[in-house]
Amino acid sequence: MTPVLEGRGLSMRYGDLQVLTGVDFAVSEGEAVGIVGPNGAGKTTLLNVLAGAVRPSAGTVSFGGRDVTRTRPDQRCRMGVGRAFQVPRPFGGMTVLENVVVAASYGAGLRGTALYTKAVEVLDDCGLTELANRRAESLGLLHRKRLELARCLATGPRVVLLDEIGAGLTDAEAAELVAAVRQIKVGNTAIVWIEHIVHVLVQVVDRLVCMDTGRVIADGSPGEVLGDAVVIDAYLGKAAS
Ligand SMILES: Nc1ncnc2c1ncn2[C@@H]1O[C@H](COP(=O)(O)OP(=O)(O)OP(=O)(O)O)[C@@H](O)[C@H]1O
Repeated sequence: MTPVLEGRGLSMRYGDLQVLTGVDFAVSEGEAVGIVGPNGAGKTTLLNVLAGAVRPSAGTVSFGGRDVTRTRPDQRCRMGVGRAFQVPRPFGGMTVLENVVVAASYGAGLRGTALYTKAVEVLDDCGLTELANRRAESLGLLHRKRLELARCLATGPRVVLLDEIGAGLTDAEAAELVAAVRQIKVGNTAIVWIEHIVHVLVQVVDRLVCMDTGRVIADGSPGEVLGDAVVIDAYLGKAAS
């Protein structure tokens, strides 16, 4: 399969700190890939590089076969790279609907009826229809996370980059989030999802990548990766202890 989003030989350093070292990463259309690893492994930095928020010290990023290494994050968003952040920061003073409309307008370039049709569809997919007229800042954590996902989807992405969108949710809330993310797959959109709640992640992903100290240490089916002795030693053992 041709990758929709691909990073090759990605390295990143902050001063003396080497955060990524020669990382190769790819996701194909309709594929869902989970990224796990201990704190500080470089997972969010990899997402930042893929989204264009930071430029790698070395390596290239391509989207749809086109080199986007020097393309700004807002341009990548309009090309089809959507992102949901770990800490949702919706526009305060705006309703849930207005937040999604802004994303569909600026991210997907939609106008008029198409704009509102898209916004209504995304609110429905994310279970937010009944909260459409609520002020974004009044939402609880689960609904903020859903709104973050909705804003990402409203940009019409071919790939979505999700950073710990399950963090802080109860098991029941996480199950609802899983249903919303599964919905994304139905549309053939590629998914890259960083998540520490592994049992939630494996309900959605086809493939799992484990990172440690800025490198990919395992890449394969969830069963293979979770049973890998190196992964257990670097991540799962520590998480369990
Ligand atoms: N802007 C920055 N300046 C300096 N160091 C940074 C910066 N961003 C990240 N780092 C460092 O890079 C390393 C990797 O951070 P990153 O957030 O990518 O890890 P992570 O795997 O996502 O961790 P977590 O699971 O805790 O979110 C950490 O040591 C972090 O402190």
